[in-house]
Amino acid sequence: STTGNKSVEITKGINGLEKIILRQTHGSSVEVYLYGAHVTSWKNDQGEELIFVSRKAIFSPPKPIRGGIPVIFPQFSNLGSLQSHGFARNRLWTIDDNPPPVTSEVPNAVFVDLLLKPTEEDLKIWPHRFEFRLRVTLSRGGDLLLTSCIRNTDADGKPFTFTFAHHTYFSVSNISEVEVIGMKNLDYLDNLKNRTRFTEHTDAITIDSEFDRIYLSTPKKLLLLDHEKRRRFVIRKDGLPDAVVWNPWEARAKTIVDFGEEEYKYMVCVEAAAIGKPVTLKPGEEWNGRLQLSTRH
Ligand SMILES: O=P(O)(O)OC[C@H]1O[C@H](O)[C@H](O)[C@@H](O)[C@@H]1O
Repeated sequence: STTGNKSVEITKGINGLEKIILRQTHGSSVEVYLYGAHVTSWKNDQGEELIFVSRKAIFSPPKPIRGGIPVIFPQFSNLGSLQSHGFARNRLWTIDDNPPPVTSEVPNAVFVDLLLKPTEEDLKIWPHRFEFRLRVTLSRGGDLLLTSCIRNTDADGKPFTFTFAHHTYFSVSNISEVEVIGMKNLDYLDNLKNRTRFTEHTDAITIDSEFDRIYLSTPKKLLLLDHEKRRRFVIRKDGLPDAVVWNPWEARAKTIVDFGEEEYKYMVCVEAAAIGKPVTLKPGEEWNGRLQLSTRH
């Protein structure tokens, strides 16, 4: 563990793509690429990586980065006419050098505000003017917060509707050691069964084959346990009622070009999302989503 000053550094990442590194006094850090506003690293005070990125990830637009925390907007998966998972994850975002002030909620935090606005090209595929502000915050204690503010800036008076997810790829010791807690008695749509609706009966979800479910109206707090690492991820969320749990397992992993054959063992996606009830914004309205990730041994 190291101590130093908290800092925000803008630097070049893989293939010269710009990234921002947030560092906290006790050693924790976060890295986020402007490409996709994509978090690719989150380390605790001990310097341990908590986020999975594939060793075959392609850092080359327009390919989305495999792993990390893709921002899924304005469309989750194929639930609409856009490309799968929308376009926010493969656009270049900008840094807001003059962000609105921090709320006192997270004292001594370090943060960066990233902005996405549609280009004329974007407006051809999704004809809605918006501003998306993503604030990436690293708290003094090493929590990672993603706060989203999406505003309808359309002067024509048209509302728009979107679905959304923070598609977090957590790094785990081994998928066989993992439990996801908090879904008991909730309904889910099984993506492997044409999104048929089922009810979850277990409190501790374990994964031993391909798994791809959208849990609906989940609690604001979920847990991801990694028994071997004796690690507990606490997932707190607001405005993001749903939770997608995904692991491609062996056979599907082989069909994903930017994903290693064995890597399904070392990751699980638990995604904080708004899918079941899409969000509609009238002109001038804004939507706020919040995800806070913490870890404890
Ligand atoms: O390969 P991608 O487009 O990044 O999608 C990766 C995965 O995202 C979500 O978890 C979906 O529920 C899965 O069905 C999908 O396979």
